[in-house]
Amino acid sequence: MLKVSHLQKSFLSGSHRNDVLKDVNLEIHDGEMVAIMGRSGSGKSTLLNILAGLEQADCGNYYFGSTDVLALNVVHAANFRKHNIGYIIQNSVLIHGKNVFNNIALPLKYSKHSKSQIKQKVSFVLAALHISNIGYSPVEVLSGGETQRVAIARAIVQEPKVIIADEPTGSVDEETEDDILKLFRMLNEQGKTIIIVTHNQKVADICDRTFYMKNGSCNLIT
Ligand SMILES: Nc1ncnc2c1ncn2[C@@H]1O[C@H](COP(=O)(O)OP(=O)(O)OP(=O)(O)O)[C@@H](O)[C@H]1O
Repeated sequence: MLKVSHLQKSFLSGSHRNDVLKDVNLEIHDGEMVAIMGRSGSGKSTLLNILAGLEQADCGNYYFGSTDVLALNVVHAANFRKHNIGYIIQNSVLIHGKNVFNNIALPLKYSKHSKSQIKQKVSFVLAALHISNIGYSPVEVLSGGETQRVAIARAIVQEPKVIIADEPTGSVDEETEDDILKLFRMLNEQGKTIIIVTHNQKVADICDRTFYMKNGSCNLIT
């Protein structure tokens, strides 16, 4: 379970302090699929970055199971991410000069998987996302929807416990959106916990619960 309590985060720009998260309280259970909605600038990506262990909060608590994530140093936070979190960031950037297969294989290479394991795992996610046909294409030539699917494949290839996605269907056509949602549902049915930031009600509708961020807090709406 992920449990966040009294989380606060502010950003300074010059002499102005922007209190983005003022008192965020959130519990997400293992195997749940939840949506986080809210107006632009309400702090959704900031919250996701903290949940992914990429950004520090100013104060509050964040427990991932029994792990006190905010107490982790940089190295332990990187390990925490590697073992637990698949993060699909907004407008994901792929690594140019490498083909689709090698982009998806990257996290597996970092965690020292064998060549045969890499081939088997990458082939599986390519097939699940219906992109086996572009496995050996250079990423520079991909469409927006294909790029998004490759970014999702890269985030899930290590089979993380929790998948965090920031606007995963933001820039894709309706058919690709349906494929991506089906994939999230399938991963969720396999037991993955999924947290999706979205402006799209259709995405929220397939989630178990929806939270709404406003005025620095995050409240359950359905
Ligand atoms: N590193 C940073 N430095 C300064 N300000 C930041 C930083 N990151 C985010 N902010 C500010 O925090 C506020 C919340 O940003 P955030 O990206 O979390 O919002 P959001 O709800 O995800 O927005 P959107 O829906 O447009 O993606 C914004 O005013 C943004 O400018």
